[in-house]
Amino acid sequence: MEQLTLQPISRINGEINLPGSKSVSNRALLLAALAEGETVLSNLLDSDDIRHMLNALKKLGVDYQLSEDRSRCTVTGLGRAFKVAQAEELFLGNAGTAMRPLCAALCLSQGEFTLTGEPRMEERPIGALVDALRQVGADVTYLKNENYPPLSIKGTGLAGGKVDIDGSVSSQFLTAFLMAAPYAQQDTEISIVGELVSKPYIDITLKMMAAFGVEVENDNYQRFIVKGQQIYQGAGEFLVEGDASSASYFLAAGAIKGGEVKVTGVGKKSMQGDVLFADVLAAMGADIEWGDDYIIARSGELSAVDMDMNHIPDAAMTIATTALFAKGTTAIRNVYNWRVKETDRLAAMATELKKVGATVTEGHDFIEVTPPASLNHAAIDTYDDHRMAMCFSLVALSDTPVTINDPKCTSKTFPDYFERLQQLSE
Ligand SMILES: O=C(O)C1=C[C@@H](OP(=O)(O)O)[C@@H](O)[C@H](O)C1
Ligand SMILES: C=C(OP(=O)(O)O)C(=O)O
Repeated sequence: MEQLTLQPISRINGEINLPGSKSVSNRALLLAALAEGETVLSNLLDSDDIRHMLNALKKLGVDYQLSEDRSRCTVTGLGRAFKVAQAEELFLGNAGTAMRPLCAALCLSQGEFTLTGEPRMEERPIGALVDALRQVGADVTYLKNENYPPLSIKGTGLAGGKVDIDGSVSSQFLTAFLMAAPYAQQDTEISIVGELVSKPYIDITLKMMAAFGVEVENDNYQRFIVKGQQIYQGAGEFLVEGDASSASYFLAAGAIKGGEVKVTGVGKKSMQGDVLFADVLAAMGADIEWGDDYIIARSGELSAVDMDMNHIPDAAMTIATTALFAKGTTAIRNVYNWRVKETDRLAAMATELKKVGATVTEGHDFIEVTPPASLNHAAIDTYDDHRMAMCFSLVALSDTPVTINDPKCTSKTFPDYFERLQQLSE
């Protein structure tokens, strides 16, 4: 197995233009494919999750041109759902933002499809989405375990009407349904069962649908109404904003060992909820400055916080390792769904934080972290989870090195993360 040892970084300083947002890139590609007319995406992310979406769209007959560096993509929209003559198998890796939205979009389509993924994808639930799709006529079969991929889908079109969706495990089920709903035969009224998690990702979905010409009525995140028989309109030139979750590692580094770190591509005007990570850093004592299209973090005396972080599930992981530099016990609460992401992130975080010497309490839906007097050098297992690798790079901001096992797992969302971190290290 490959390992990367980061030597202690005494100071971090500089500016980084963020790669495109994963969440925005994959939504934009799918909506552009379904839309009538052309969409020219710039600052598209180039990472595993996006390649899985692009490969799937190609197999589904979508015509697009990518620039040599793959950051610009011109998509000629179909102006309808997909239609394939022969059965297609789509391999979607471990990309939730491809698996869930494509599952719904293929139910709308004509043809037969198999959706597969990496072994971990077969442990990530999709039952709540399939249950909702079946209420409006979808024909979906589980090929291995009930409620989990791989799936077989016979495209039937979707009727629309009243639908209940359980929102308590992943917001991606609602996102997937919302993006398909304009192509249903009738209007759709979606009611949320349970407490909807990761709400800011629904805001991304609604803003992206609006950019492609479809408005959704949102009744306090409890009920959503989407008119049927609509067609998305190509968005013309569309700039994908920087990835706010990826920004979290650099902002945390600035807060711990700045100098200052300026991230560009996200700011006050961002559509991504994960920018609110900067508010958590500010609450911990960092000096944060917001611009329309940038955020700056400067170091401060950091102290622990105790917060509900359900609204920033991905960036919240970065707080778990930032806590190693904060006085007191940091508590990250209401993050049960860490357990159904790239790995069981509550268990993985607890295990690896203990290796560097932290005192950790792992609860059903929370984690508490108390830093040791000085950190240990440890080899950190990353569990094929890009965020585990990126979060633990922060340990090098102490006077102890850190070894990251399988560092290339960052390719899911940020292939050159470690090079970019190195560029800011002094
Ligand atoms: O819709 C999205 O783009 C995402 C939603 C979140 O998932 P959950 O809704 O499952 O928490 C987030 O963790 C994921 O990385 C991306
Ligand atoms: C949970 C994540 O990914 P996915 O889009 O596969 O759900 C993530 O990127 O942290």
